[in-house]
Amino acid sequence: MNSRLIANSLRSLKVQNVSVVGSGLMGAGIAQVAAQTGHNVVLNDLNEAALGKAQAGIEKSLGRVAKKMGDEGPKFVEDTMSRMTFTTSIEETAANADLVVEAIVENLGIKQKLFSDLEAAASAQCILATNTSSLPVSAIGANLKDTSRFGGLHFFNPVPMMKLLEVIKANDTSDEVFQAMLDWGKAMNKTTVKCIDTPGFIVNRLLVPYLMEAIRLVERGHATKEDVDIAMKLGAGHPMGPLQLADYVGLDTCKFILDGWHQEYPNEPLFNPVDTLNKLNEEGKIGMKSGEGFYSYKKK
Ligand SMILES: CCCCCCC[C@H](O)CC(=O)SCCNC(=O)CCNC(=O)[C@H](O)C(C)(C)COP(=O)([O-])OP(=O)([O-])OC[C@H]1O[C@@H](n2cnc3c(N)ncnc32)[C@H](O)[C@@H]1OP(=O)([O-])[O-]
Ligand SMILES: NC(=O)c1ccc[n+]([C@@H]2O[C@H](COP(=O)([O-])OP(=O)(O)OC[C@H]3O[C@@H](n4cnc5c(N)ncnc54)[C@H](O)[C@@H]3O)[C@@H](O)[C@H]2O)c1
Repeated sequence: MNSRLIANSLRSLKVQNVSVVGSGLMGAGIAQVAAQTGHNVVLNDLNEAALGKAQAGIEKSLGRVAKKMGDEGPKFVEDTMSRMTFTTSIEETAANADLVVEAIVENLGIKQKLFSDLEAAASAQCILATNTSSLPVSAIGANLKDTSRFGGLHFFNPVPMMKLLEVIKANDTSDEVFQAMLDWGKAMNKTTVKCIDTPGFIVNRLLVPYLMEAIRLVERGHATKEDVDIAMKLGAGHPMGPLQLADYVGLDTCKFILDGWHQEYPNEPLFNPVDTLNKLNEEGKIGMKSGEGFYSYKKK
């Protein structure tokens, strides 16, 4: 390739039109931040009800951001919302996208099928990325015809507040695509870190054992859950203690990740099942979203 062609192909990887598939907790947050930072955004979900809920959540979150902006707040909300489109059509989602970020249910088969559909509907230059928490990125993209345009973009909850973005190089991610994902992270006002495709990348590989050890410590009766949370907030400077954070993430999500890794790595004791986690899940106490987990969140 001559130098002009190389320059053109690199330029074509600049991301302006962003589509997000899955309008739940993470997808809505990613779409919101993309629109806040000047991108044209299409947010996709399976049904209108999910999209309606996402739109209301985004407006509420933007309101919280706008509150700190004084007189400029209302225009900021209006401008941000004007850059967003909501749809259930995969064709519309992929049509003009420079980048599609997938944030659907954490299920390998469903994610693989979605990426095959996206590849068929998107342009050849479009970058495809997954926000998976715990699955191997390369496996999610394994059925793509062009695996070089695929990688991982792992955001943190709540997306509008958390400054980090992990950018994951899958087995075949090209250097150009990886660089474009890093550049886009900056354009999203996130601090990026690079990681290869290993279980949990950086944060979750450390966070999952930490949260599980905190639960085991309480199970052994070495300290109360309240004291463990206070200790890690005041002694380690964390914004939330580990039991609070497990409730915030969702105890169903914690269990899903732990069970998957235990199955994959049965000899790793850090990934062994945790009795209290299983019991709370059986009782339907899965954290903040259900009103109860380690703590109660029911309005009194
Ligand atoms: C087995 C283990 C499994 C691990 C699972 C891993 C999952 C995943 O892969 C990785 C993760 O995400 S790991 C999880 C990673 N996540 C963590 O580790 C999170 C750790 N926690 C934190 O960083 C803080 O506690 C928070 C930022 C959540 C809340 O901040 P706070 O100060 O404690 O309390 P506050 O009073 O509520 O909020 C104060 C102000 O912040 C603003 N604001 C807040 N939310 C907003 C939103 N959605 N929109 C807009 N704005 C928002 C707002 O201005 C608000 O003021 P307002 O007057 O009320 O509008
Ligand atoms: N929750 C977290 O803290 C967190 C943090 C980082 C990464 N993640 C990852 O992000 C992804 C999404 O997590 P979440 O917590 O936002 O989930 P969620 O359950 O809140 O939202 C998932 C959304 O995807 C939609 N969906 C499912 N299948 C779809 C399909 N085929 N096409 C379009 N939409 C579809 C659902 O209707 C739902 O609205 C998961 O892979 C998860 O591991 C989650």
